[in-house]
Amino acid sequence: MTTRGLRVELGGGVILHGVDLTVEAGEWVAIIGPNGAGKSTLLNAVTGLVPATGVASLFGRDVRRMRHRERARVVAMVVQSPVVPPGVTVLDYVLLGRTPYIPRFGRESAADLDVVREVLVRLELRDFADRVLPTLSGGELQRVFLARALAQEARLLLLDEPTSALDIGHQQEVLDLVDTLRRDRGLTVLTTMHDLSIAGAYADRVVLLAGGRVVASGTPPEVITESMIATHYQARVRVVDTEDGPLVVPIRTP
Ligand SMILES: Nc1ncnc2c1ncn2[C@@H]1O[C@H](COP(=O)(O)OP(=O)(O)OP(=O)(O)O)[C@@H](O)[C@H]1O
Repeated sequence: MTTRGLRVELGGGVILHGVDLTVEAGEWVAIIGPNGAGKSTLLNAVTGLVPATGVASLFGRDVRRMRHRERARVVAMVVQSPVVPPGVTVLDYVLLGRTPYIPRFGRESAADLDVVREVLVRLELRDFADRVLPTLSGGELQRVFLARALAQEARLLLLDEPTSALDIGHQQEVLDLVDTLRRDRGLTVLTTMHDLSIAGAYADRVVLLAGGRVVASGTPPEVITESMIATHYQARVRVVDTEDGPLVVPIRTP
């Protein structure tokens, strides 16, 4: 996945000022940055959901030249606050992830149902299959949104704050699952993340976005530093190097 000079204007303002970003096949890149930096906009521009100028290509193809169905087989995205349709069961919602494979006017195949069942098991959602979405807790819903994206079996997974509603156990479970899929199936992963320690623990590379510009890019220890965080988040933190990556600890103001 590559962007070159990606520029987005919304509501009369420039939100992304020409972003250059490459995510290699099989790589996990975390986009970090303060609120309003343009992280979600960048994911939306990569999938063609917001109008952008410059280059956005997925595995060598210009995203704006791809048909919707074709794009949905290549890239799956979980937005920050997906619409929760009333009256739809978990099973039917996750089955929507198979839409790009189901012929027009056709029905899902047994193979589609197998994929959905496997994803439900992997995300511990099997017991929820017949529940309607509005009855689920925030964390259960977040796993259902991810399940739908995984059911899409796309090569590129874009996740906007994928674990914001999850307890620490489910955070680990979901991120470990994404990491396993990356290792086993060569999935390419681009996530936005506010938890810098988690970003550093899972991502191969971290890209710091501020004011719609890439201000740093590198390995987690290169980017997640006390001075970088002070400058761009106006936060006082201590960064402790561990073998799992930098651990970011906020310092309470005296
Ligand atoms: N449709 C829009 N019209 C006007 N401004 C917009 C629009 N969409 C986003 N913005 C602005 O663009 C900026 C970047 O928003 P974006 O959601 O990409 O930031 P973010 O880095 O994901 O933030 P957060 O960490 O708070 O989720 C924000 O200032 C936001 O208000």
